Amino acid sequence: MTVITALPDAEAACRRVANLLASYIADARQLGNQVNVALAGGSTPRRAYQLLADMEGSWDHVHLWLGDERCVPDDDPESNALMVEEEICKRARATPPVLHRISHYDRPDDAAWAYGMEIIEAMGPEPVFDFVLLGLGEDGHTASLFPGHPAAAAEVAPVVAVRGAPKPPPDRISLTLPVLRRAKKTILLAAGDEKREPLDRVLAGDEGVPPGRLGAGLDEVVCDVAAHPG
Ligand SMILES: O=C1O[C@H](COP(=O)(O)O)[C@@H](O)[C@H](O)[C@H]1O
Repeated sequence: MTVITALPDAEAACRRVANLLASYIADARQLGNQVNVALAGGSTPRRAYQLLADMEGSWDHVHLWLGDERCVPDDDPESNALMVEEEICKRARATPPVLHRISHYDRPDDAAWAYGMEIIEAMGPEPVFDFVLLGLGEDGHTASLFPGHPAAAAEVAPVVAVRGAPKPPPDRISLTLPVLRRAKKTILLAAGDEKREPLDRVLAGDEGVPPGRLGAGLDEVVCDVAAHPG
């Protein structure tokens, strides 16, 4: 069952996400475990990452991955990794976490293959992330899995190349739905009234939007009341 946590505003939703991540990271630290976290890009989670960086004291055991990446140079403002680097790694109060960036941004197939191999080397042939944070596009995409795009149907590899994405930039890579479903904890963050319609579809299990196909693999939706008036 998916828990829905609807909070007064985006700031409160981001704080909830930061708290969830911080407590997951702290539990793993106590158990002496490495923790593999896949993060959302885009604009909504930026504040959650700032709050997390300000509250977290130790990142030694944390590996950050990208749930999806835009195929752009490392220093391009559209790069999801650049956002994570700025808001978490550069703000970290201790040695920063390991951030796994993509390579071959100019060749999406090679980028997807290499990132998939890196994930398999770290987590085995059927990779299980400890924590996945997903976003939600106005068109109902999550990570870089867009409604009706063939990449959203990819099942075999952990990572798929996405060409011709309807939202720029057109070339991307994305974790595939089976990997998102298998994660130990998967949270979706959505804020703003422009996310209301796609979020309704996700919560109704509408398979026309990729996150609507996560089923029981989606543990919690954290949103503001603009996205989910209830
Ligand atoms: O392009 C992307 O969009 C989604 C949603 O982003 P937002 O700006 O509406 O929060 C994001 O989850 C994804 O990681 C990103 O590449």
